Amino acid sequence: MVYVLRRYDIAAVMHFAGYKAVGESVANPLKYYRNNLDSTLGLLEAMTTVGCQKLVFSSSATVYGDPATVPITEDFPRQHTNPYGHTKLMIEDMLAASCAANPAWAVAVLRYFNPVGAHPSGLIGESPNGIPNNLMPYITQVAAGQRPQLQVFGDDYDTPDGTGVRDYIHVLDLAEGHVAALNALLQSGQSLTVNLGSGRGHSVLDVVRAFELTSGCAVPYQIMPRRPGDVAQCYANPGLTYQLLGWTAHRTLEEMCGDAWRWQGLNPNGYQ
Ligand SMILES: O=c1ccn([C@@H]2O[C@H](COP(=O)(O)OP(=O)(O)O[C@H]3O[C@H](CO)[C@@H](O)[C@H](O)[C@H]3O)[C@@H](O)[C@H]2O)c(=O)[nH]1
Repeated sequence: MVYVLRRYDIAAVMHFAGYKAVGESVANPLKYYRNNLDSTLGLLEAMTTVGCQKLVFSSSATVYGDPATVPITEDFPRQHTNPYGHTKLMIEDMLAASCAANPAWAVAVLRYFNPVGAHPSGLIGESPNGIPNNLMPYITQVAAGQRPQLQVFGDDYDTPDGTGVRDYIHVLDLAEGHVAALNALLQSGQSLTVNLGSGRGHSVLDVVRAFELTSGCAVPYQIMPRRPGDVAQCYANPGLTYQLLGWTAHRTLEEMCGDAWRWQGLNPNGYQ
């Protein structure tokens, strides 16, 4: 890594790499601590060696744990409910300590809410290994006939229709948030921590309906018990992000569904 940073005179790094499946992290915590923490330490040490001190980090709304209220602002207390979330929280702390120790460091911590969708070309998308953990790829596989039905995890939450509410954000909006954060780091040299969410909450059944309307395909589903570790509601207040970066998510849930469906249709087996 030191070689690459020096060879190409890298001015800033975007650090996306990490394991991200909540359930797997509960079953195999050491795998998560080893991979997510070690890789970040290695990167930070290499950056320190070459004097590269600007970093954009993929954090997650999971650092808010089960929020007392919604929408969530960046000053909400942080907590973790699983080892995956713990690694994100620990990395945020490592980065804060590095910035405190050396003011030349500038870090943008981006707390993602629920990224979904695909590139509108249908050429770049999500390719889960095995059974998808997340809602959108599961829905597209049901609509494509690869799985018999969606399992909806709980309809007895304290939400408008009883199903879990999340802040879905199109991956292209997310990508644009990174560009805005990088430009801010390069221009101001100031660290920042912001939410990357749309500020809108959608229930599981909202997503199913939007997908059916957009794709014209039925998504049969069955109500199941709650999934352990899930929270009722999680959506962002993106006000600070707009204030600091001039960024806001503008793509609709229908665009997220349409682009996910195009990707699925053109790549029924993902990247395999
Ligand atoms: O087959 C499924 C999958 C999901 N859900 C529900 O759909 C919603 C969204 O679930 P999912 O897509 O798995 O996302 P989250 O559990 O909200 O987790 C995502 O968002 C977190 C931050 O909030 C990140 O930390 C995680 O990495 C990321 O997977 C939740 O209410 C789930 O209960 C179902 O009902 N059936």
